[in-house]
Amino acid sequence: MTKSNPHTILKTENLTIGYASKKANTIVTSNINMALKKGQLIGLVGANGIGKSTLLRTLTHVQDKLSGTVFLNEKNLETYTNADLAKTMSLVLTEKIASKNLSVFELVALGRQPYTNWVGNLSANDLEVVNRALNQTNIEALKDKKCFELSDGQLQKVMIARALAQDTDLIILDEPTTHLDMYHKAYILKLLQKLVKETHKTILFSSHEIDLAIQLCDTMVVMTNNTVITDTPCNLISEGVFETLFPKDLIAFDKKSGSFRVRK
Ligand SMILES: Nc1ncnc2c1ncn2[C@@H]1O[C@H](COP(=O)(O)OP(=O)(O)OP(=O)(O)O)[C@@H](O)[C@H]1O
Repeated sequence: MTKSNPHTILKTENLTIGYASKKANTIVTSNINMALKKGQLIGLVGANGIGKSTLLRTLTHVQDKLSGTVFLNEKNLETYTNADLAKTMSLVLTEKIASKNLSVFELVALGRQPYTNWVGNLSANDLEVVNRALNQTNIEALKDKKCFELSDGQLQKVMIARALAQDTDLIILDEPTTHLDMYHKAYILKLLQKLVKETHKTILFSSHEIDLAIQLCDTMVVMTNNTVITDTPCNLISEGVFETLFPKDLIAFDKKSGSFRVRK
């Protein structure tokens, strides 16, 4: 067992992720050992179907692990009550927003659920936190709009604001840049970087925007076939890790620019 470290927010020990069934378990990745530092922007990357969503769902206890242990703030994830977990970690899944009939303000205010009384009344402090989250994500002007009236980029900001209103040490986002144009992909990831600097929270997101993640993240988690490697973008580039992500016939990683180029 590795030593505990107060600067680590999320740690896994011999974690095996996948899908259990009566016949046989489907292992997606086994023996994941990683330790993510507090106060960083962390990007999770890897090819389609490699297991990023499965890993994020397992780290957030939405899905059961097959074996191993996850520690959140040095405490075994399985010992958290739902209420304590909701005050420590928030999860942003943009694809599944069931409540698009709510106004932007109402959706962001849902982030206060772990703290409000059973009728959901917002205290003065709750209101302050919600308004701060609207301000930090630059969506104050949208607060009375219904969520179904929003563009994908605006909706993504609303979901990030909701997670901020939940006021957790760790925010986890599964593919926050999906459906966005190049400008808005950069906008959302820059916003996450700004929030890490301003709030000192830890933000872990999965993305296919490897080039942007290399430019903006403090740490990256790279999933390849059967391994998960965690390091700074700079070290990952010099160790040649990005070259191992995809088949080599179509695209090649260019170390100088830190981006993939189509082969001529
Ligand atoms: N409910 C499920 N039951 C069984 N296998 C599943 C289930 N959901 C996903 N898988 C499998 O788990 C593997 C990892 O899928 P996952 O969605 O985690 O990958 P991903 O890296 O997030 O992919 P993408 O980038 O395409 O979203 C895939 O082989 C997928 O087919």
